[in-house]
Amino acid sequence: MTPSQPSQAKYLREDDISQKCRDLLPSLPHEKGWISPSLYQYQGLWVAPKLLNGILACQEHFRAQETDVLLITAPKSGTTWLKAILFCLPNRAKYSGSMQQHPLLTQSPHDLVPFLELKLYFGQEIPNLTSLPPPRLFATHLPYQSLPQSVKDSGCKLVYLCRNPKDTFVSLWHFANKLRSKTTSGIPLAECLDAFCRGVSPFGPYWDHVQGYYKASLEMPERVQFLRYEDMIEDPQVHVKRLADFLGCPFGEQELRDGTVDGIVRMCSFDSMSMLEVNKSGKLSTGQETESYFRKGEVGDWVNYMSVEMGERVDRVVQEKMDGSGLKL
Ligand SMILES: Nc1ncnc2c1ncn2[C@@H]1O[C@H](COP(=O)(O)OS(=O)(=O)O)[C@@H](OP(=O)(O)O)[C@H]1O
Repeated sequence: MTPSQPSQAKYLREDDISQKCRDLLPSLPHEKGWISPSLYQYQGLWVAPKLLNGILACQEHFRAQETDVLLITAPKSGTTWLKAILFCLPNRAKYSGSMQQHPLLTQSPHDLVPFLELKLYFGQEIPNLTSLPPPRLFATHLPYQSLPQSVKDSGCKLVYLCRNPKDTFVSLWHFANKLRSKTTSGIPLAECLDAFCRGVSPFGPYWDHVQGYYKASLEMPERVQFLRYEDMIEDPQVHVKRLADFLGCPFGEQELRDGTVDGIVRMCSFDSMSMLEVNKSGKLSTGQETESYFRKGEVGDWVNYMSVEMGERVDRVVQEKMDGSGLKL
């Protein structure tokens, strides 16, 4: 493994990993990473060593409850946005009369809805999880096949958000460069694209990630809701209402009349969130700067960074890999 740089985000550093993880790493295929120096392939997914630590802890220790809600995404598919919306839905009665006290105004969605694999990595937080009031909201980038067994057995709800692969790729490439610029030189887009098209991207292959949850949503529609970023951008109100129905906290007549849905959509929109001080200059408990989660929030921005041929290549690879799934991205 490459030695870590001191200013690297805590969750990507390659020192200070558990003995279990250390023992496992030499047996795993590995490749050059995008953000972290290396990516290792575990249970089919590509992941940085420190996150593997978290994944092992999460698979071993996390005990899902039936009332839990898990938000699942491949990185850069709109996680931050959906975390904000999911936080608002079950908690809306608490803040209806005091919007200026709403936690989203002063806290990052990433601190309000933590990533399971990060939360569990910081081992001391494990006991706290059991005392959280229901519904407990967590996020994860884990693909379906790597979810802790208790998630599959518990009957808890899963909300999956996918995004056009070209926009996801460009967003990830920007994020990688932003993080790398602090420690090392940038990584060329063409190099990342090659890796992405071979399936070597954080929590990738991208197509396996999406397909796993798409299949689960067809088999268990009452447990798994499958959403697309582009559909949500087009009609956020409809999707916020559907999400509330799915979570078992539908909007009442009065709320539908008094603009509660519009209020949530507005509060969680890119424009509103990216203006907040906490999202402009804050830092997460992981050491990550919050502004790195807000770039443009647009559909189709890939055309500004990739040639038509590059775009066609991504489309071809993704469609080939997903052939027969019934899903078109
Ligand atoms: N509120 C809101 N609405 C719409 N889009 C938003 C919002 N917040 C963040 N974003 C855009 O989502 C991209 C970041 O993806 P993630 O939040 O999934 O990142 S992460 O996986 O949690 O690291 C990143 O996309 P790009 O702008 O294309 O890079 C963000 O700008």
